[in-house]
Amino acid sequence: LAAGPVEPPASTVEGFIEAFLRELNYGQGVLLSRSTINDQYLALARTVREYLMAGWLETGALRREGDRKIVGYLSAEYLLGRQLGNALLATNLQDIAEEAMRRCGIDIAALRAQEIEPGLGNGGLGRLAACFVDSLATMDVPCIGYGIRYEYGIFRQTFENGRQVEVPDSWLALGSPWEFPHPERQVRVDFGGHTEKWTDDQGRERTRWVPGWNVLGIPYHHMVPGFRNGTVNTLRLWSAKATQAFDLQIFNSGDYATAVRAQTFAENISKVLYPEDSTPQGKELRLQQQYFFVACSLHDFIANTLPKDFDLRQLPERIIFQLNDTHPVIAIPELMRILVDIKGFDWDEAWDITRRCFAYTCHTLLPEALEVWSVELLGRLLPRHLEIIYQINELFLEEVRQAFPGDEMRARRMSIIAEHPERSVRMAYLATIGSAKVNGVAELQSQLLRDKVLPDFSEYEPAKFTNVTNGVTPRRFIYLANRRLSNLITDTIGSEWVTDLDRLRELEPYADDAGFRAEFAAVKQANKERLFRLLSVRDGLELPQHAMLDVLVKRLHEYKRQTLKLLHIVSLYEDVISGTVAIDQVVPRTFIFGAKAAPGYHLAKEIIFLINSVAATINADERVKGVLSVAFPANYNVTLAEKIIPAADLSEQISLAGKEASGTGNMKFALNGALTIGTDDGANVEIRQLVGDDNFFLFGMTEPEVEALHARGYNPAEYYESNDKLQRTINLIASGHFTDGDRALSAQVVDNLVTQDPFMVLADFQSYLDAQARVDAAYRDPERWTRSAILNVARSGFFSSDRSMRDYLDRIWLSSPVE
Ligand SMILES: CCc1ccc([C@H](C)CC(=O)N[C@@H]2O[C@H](CO)[C@@H](O)[C@H](O)[C@H]2O)cc1
Repeated sequence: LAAGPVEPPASTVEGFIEAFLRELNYGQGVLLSRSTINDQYLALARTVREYLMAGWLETGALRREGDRKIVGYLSAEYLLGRQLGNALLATNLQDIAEEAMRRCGIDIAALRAQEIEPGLGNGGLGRLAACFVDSLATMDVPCIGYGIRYEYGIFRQTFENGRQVEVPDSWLALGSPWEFPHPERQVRVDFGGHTEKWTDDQGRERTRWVPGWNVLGIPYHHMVPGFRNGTVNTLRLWSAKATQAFDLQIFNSGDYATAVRAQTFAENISKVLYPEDSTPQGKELRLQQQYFFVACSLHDFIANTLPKDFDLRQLPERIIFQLNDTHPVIAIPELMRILVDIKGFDWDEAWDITRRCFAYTCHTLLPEALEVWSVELLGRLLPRHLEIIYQINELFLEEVRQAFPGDEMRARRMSIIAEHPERSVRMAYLATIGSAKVNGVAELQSQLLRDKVLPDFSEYEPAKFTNVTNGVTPRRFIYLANRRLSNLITDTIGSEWVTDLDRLRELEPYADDAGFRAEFAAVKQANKERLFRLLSVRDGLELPQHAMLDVLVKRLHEYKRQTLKLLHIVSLYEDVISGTVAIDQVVPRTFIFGAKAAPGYHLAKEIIFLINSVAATINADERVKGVLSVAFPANYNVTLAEKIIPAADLSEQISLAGKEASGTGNMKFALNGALTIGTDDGANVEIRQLVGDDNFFLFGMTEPEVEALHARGYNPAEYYESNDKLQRTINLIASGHFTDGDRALSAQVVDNLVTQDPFMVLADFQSYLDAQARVDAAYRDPERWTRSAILNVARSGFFSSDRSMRDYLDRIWLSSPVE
């Protein structure tokens, strides 16, 4: 029998139909005539898998034989989006599949709509991980993504009377054809218990962990197809199950619940994604989740990916584990435990290996988002790891004391162990000390990391700190989401841009071509109409065909300042109903919001309610009908983003300067021909530098100005009292005008704004309004607007996640695994 995979089905309509019907009849076990949409979707998914399988098997074989350095991407979140469309794209089978389904009497669009996206992430961090693994496969870089196979992903958001209601996300309910379980590769993961000393046969005093309980980790493999290059990398997601699923004795004694308790207890570990995306709750289960997937991943890599007799001293030449924020950082003491306790390395040798195997990416600037675990909890759940962290800390502080003799305050500041408010482990410090490189995700944030978040560490090891500005995959966010624009670009400059996004530069001259501008504007209008059709069916929203689409879609968080957008909308509305501005003087705008709030984030949920209340009032007000509309489709996710972003005219990136680490939505909008109104925050700075000041609506304080205002004491009431327009706007909200006259229903948000306003919404209000007036002026000149939109596309090639990967290879992963 040949070693290689058997022949994949023929890349012809006939070949595809044959493979599909075999999957339907023999895989799904139904006849076409009696098959349901779900049967057809599952059979179609499995058919496309077959075309990818050969590449997957070959890529795996190549990786095993070769000695190329592998990137191990450790992330607690992957926001993958729907897989079918991306797989058809990567295999270049879209047209063949569409025709094959048509001949079977099936509308492939209905099957695409059947897929439930795996929502295994909260927002930016999770989606970035998905873009990164896509790029590494397309660039043929050996990469294994490691994560958690949550049974329930990010909650489904529904609105009841304008209020967010969370519904469990049972994404696996109708089957999941894109994953391959490998129970034979299960890993035992230990927890609890205690440690004890013992002397080994070389007379060395050693430590061993005597765990209290354990669970099994089952890997589920996902294909990560490169774009038409035959490469298919692997995403390995771990699912927890009980070591002893079922206690027969207890069962026979009739205590059924106890009999299966172990099972439920174990399964809880990978049951559900924590829906917080900035304020850790410090829950024990969350730490269990983090250690669970890290322990499975390290064990599996050493046991199954490395050659049997691999010399672990060479580990840093074979793998670099990228830590996607602090969530997988327990991997550092876990590798030390494996090398010292199990493999018998002495501490210094083990530490030298470990700190060259890890690199840490920090995705936040919010102090409250930096994870700390109490020594009490860590010591109880992972007693050996706490000991190892203490030892790492002690040796590190010794180095610091030598470098800065007598500066005990510095040593105390740099200690991994915080004494207040309770003894706890600062995971960002452990990550920094145990990594070869630390990077931020945009120039500004990386600088603030050095200057404000980790200054002592930056001063102590400046070379360790670098920046890699985020990026997004052009395959999903242009080619897949915006076929019309893709075709226009390819017809104009060829198709290389898909894997070489800098080629978009060649579009620049066409900004001055009226014909091209007309085609470009027609693409935008068609994408708008596609969105309107969807929102009409999906959310019962009827939106005017010809208005500027002003879009703000991202997680709901005060620092992202959805309330500032709300004040703008109300100020425009107030202009009209107060007779200050004639309705025909108002540039027609449709405001689109998309945002989930962490279930425990009360004020965020109040802001969602207020946005929905303002939307209902304005949409029902004849005085502004067809001119001002507000839409807030529920359950914003990757699939909805793929429909909203190509339709947008104006991209709202209005966070308080110094708060948004990077943003990636901002990049997706610019690449899809929307103009940005934004502050100099995160990657907005780099977008503005590349697209040019004329093609970006900048407003608001800079980060240093925010710091200065903060330092001298910010009193929002001053701005309220001194700005008549702001006052009228806030008073209208406070009056209950949008909440059936019930002032209490808007009071929390209003009071917070006028009394605390921690993210200085009122301070940036006037500058924002002035910028929006500039937007109106620009939009009144469609040729100027379209020209600017084309320049945004042409000059945003830098924001490809392929470029980000090249930077990681050059600056962090060093000896690039690509020969
Ligand atoms: C609950 C603990 C927690 C804390 C932080 C986080 C993430 C780091 C939050 C996050 O998604 N950050 C976003 O990361 C994106 C990718 O780098 C950036 O573009 C966004 O600016 C940043 O907010 C998740 C969960």
